Amino acid sequence: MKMNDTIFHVKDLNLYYGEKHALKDICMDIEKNKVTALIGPSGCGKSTFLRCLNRMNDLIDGCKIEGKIEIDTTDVYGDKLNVVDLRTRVGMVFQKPNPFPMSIFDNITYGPRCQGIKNKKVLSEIVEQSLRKAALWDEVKDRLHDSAFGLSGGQQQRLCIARAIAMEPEVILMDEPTSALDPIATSKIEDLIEELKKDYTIVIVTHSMQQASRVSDRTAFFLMGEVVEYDKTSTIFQQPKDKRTEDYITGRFG
Ligand SMILES: Nc1ncnc2c1ncn2[C@@H]1O[C@H](COP(=O)(O)OP(=O)(O)OP(=O)(O)O)[C@@H](O)[C@H]1O
Repeated sequence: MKMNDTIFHVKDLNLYYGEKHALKDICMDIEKNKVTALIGPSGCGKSTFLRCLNRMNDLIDGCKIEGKIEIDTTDVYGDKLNVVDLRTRVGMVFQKPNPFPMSIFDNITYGPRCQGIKNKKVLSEIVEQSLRKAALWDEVKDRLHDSAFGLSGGQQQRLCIARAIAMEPEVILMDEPTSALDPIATSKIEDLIEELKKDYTIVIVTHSMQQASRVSDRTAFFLMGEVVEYDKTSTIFQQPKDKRTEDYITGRFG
């Protein structure tokens, strides 16, 4: 049965890249306004699963998907779904900060402008609100029209988060968002995630178990395309039920 506070309902999801069976019978409900971490050794399917949630795998040749994913009651892979609308509802932040080659201001207004918003005052408000939510406003408010490439890596990543926020998404997917950052920038992003979950649902792929235990409410442990265990983060790290989860979190493999 579905919980009321579920945003994604995933049932019997299988994904193939050609012959490669990359996701196997995944069933998972993702809770609204919570942080869900996906952990597991390299190549186990974490990013593949994350990309299923906003149909980023559609762009990959030879990728076949079976099963069902619903966002609220909408079938993510149904005929009626508009992929552009889906990606507005479900934003994404990547491993390496990827600001556009333009000013800080234009990075943030790019999406809203594409949606037809032209009013300068409205765009300025979107910029300020998004940057404030991404905890970047104070650092950049005097240089909004400078190139985004002049920012540090950590600031660039927060800009990418602000750019995602500007689209007013419900969900933000994060694929190893701090793996290219130093510990201080990482800790700022982790604080930000804590703050953002008041307004958004966050699903984060991370290689750092410390990070998963610090930021997430629920954790899914992936192994060779399967979800071995999915539970409250404290349970996964303190009382895992499956021996393979225990072996992984205690560093015996991966
Ligand atoms: N575009 C693709 N074409 C073919 N195989 C792919 C493609 N993308 C991923 N795979 C394969 O699917 C499996 C899962 O990959 P995925 O990137 O989802 O794993 P991951 O757990 O996110 O790994 P990592 O932690 O190293 O990023 C791997 O075996 C990978 O080689």
